[in-house]
Formats: sequence, C-alpha cells, structure tokens
Amino acid sequence: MIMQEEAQRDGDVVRFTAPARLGHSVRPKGNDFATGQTLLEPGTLLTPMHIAVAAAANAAGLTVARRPRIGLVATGDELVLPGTSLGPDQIVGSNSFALAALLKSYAETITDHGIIGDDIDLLRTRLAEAFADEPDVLITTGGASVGEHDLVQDVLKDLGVSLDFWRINMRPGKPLMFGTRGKTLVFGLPGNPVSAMVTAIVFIKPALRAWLGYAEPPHWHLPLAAPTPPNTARRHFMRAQLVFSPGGPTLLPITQTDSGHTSSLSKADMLITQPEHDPGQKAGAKVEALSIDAF
Ligand SMILES: Nc1nc2c(c(=O)[nH]1)N[C@H]1C(S)=C(S)[C@@H](COP(=O)(O)OP(=O)(O)OC[C@H]3O[C@@H](n4cnc5c(N)ncnc54)[C@H](O)[C@@H]3O)O[C@H]1N2
Ligand code: MOO
Repeated sequence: MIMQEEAQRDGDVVRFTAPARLGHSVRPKGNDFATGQTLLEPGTLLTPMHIAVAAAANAAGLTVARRPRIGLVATGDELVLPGTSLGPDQIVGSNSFALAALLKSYAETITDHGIIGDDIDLLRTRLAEAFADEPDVLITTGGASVGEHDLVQDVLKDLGVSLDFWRINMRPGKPLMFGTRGKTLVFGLPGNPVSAMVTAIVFIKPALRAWLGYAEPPHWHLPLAAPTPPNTARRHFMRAQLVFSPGGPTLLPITQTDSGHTSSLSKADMLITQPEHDPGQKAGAKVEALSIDAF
C-alpha cells in the first residue's frame, strides 16, 4: 500500500515517492473483534461505547433487564408541596422528589402517589391504590417510627405486606422497614430526609442493582482529610466530601449529623461507613466509604 500523497500520476504512468510497505494502512479482518468473541458480558451497564460495539458487530437488538416500576408515597399531615405558602406547622415534602431523582436511572417508570395524611383509613385507601398500580417496588417515607402517628407499618400489614425486618442498627435510618407483597418489594423509609436518602442509597440501590443483574460497585478506602469523632453503637453513614489533595483523593467528614439537615447532604459526595463503637479516627487514617453517585 502506498498513500495517494506519495504517488504522482503522469498520464498513464504513476511515480512513487515512498516505497510500498506490506500491510501498511490495511486493517486485517477481525482486527476489532473476531467471530465468537464476547463483546458485552451479562450485567454490563450499557454505555454509548457499548452500544457502538454492539451495532458494529451487526447486532440488531440486545437483550436487557426489564427495569422495575417504582411507586413513591410520602406520608405525614404536616407535609405540603414545594411552592406552598407555609403555615407554622407545615413542612415541605422533599423526599419523593429526591428519591425519584436518585432512582430514575434504575426504573422503567417512577409514579409519585403524592402525600397521604396520618389517617389510618386514608392511608389504607391510598396505599391500596398504589398497590393496585402493581409496582415492582413501592417506597413509603415517614410514619416508620414508634409514635402514635406512625401508622404505615400497620396499614402495610393490613394490606397484605409480609414484613421482613423493621429497625436496623444504623444512623441515620434506624426505623427502616422492608417487606414484600406478592412480587412487590416494599421499603418503608424513615421520614427524616437524610435518613430517607441514606437508607435508599444503602438498601434500595443495591436491591435495584441486584434486580438488574448489575454487580455492586466496590467500596472506597481513602485517607481522612480531618479526624472523625467517636461513634455510638449504631453504624454511622457519615456525610463526607471527596477532596483532591496533591497526595491524591481524601475524605473530608461533614460534622453535621442531624437527619433532617438536607443542605449538608447536598454537599456530600460519599458516605463514610463508620463501624459501631468506632473510637474515632485521626486525619490520614484510611476509612471505608461508598460513593453516593455510583450507579
Ligand atoms: N420514640 C422514638 N422516637 C423516634 C425514634 C425512636 O427510635 N424512638 N427514632 C427516631 C428516628 S432515628 C427517626 S429517623 C425518626 C423517623 O420517624 P418517622 O419515619 O416516623 O418519620 P416522621 O416522624 O414521619 O418524620 C420525621 C421528620 O421528617 C419529616 N418528613 C417526613 N416526610 C418527609 C418528606 N416527604 N419530605 C421532607 N420531610 C419529611 C417530618 O416532617 C419530620 O420532621 O423517628 C425518630 N423518633
Ligand atoms: O435514623 Mo434517624 O434517621 O437517626 O434520625
């Protein structure tokens, strides 16, 4: 092969300014991939590059996992929609918006069933409607604890949910409940916005990954940019920022631990998993963390 630029035509005669090189500028057959080669493993999260290789390999279609249909329900007499002129005893409901955004890429559809007040009959009717929609996953927030307005668990049981667990040794997120109703996975998340998001990251995202056949991303082990305080008897999923220092990435713990504090969570990239009774760690110590944004 000799390139056009290295050839000069003079009538019927062609002169070359460079010698021919065998195989130069020729792509051998099977150079990119060969017959029988696996190009995409099961459980692959399809990126644009995966779509390119599949199309290049002449695949007219791909078999993919069906994404689950997810239903969301917020509960609480005090809740109102964003944009409302607030009364003194009202709180803006943020959980369903946050969860919809968090879980969107795992879901075929996300249906927001709105806000239900703390009334047992109302909860029964409206949750029955949410189940009638036959979601693969139903997520409630609020009313998960032990107060007299915390009615969600009783109503879920009335509606045929078989409870798997309720209350776990983590913070935030202690009152998390999980059960099933037929094929529907039912997650009852605590109402506190940080607790709701942290339990969704720690429990719902792995459940959805398993549903889709996608492997869990590995946890990170990174040095602390500042010390952590001692922990209680509950495993702490501590908000932290990923900070790039000259020595590499580090984790800067966010000192705010209030489970209603959304603005601190909005600044976090990672959750440090601080073990039960951890005495606290010095700056520089390596700690385990999970990425909030990981698929
Ligand atoms: N006696 C006990 N009380 C509490 C315990 C306990 O073990 N014993 N646990 C505490 C913990 S930890 C948490 S977390 C909360 C969670 O309780 P609930 O799930 O019943 O949550 P609510 O009382 O409904 O709400 C708590 C808080 O969050 C606000 N909220 C609720 N829904 C939303 C929403 N969709 N968007 C934004 N904010 C929301 C709600 O207005 C409250 O301020 O229980 C503790 N109590
Ligand atoms: O679990 Mo609660 O989430 O500690 O506030």
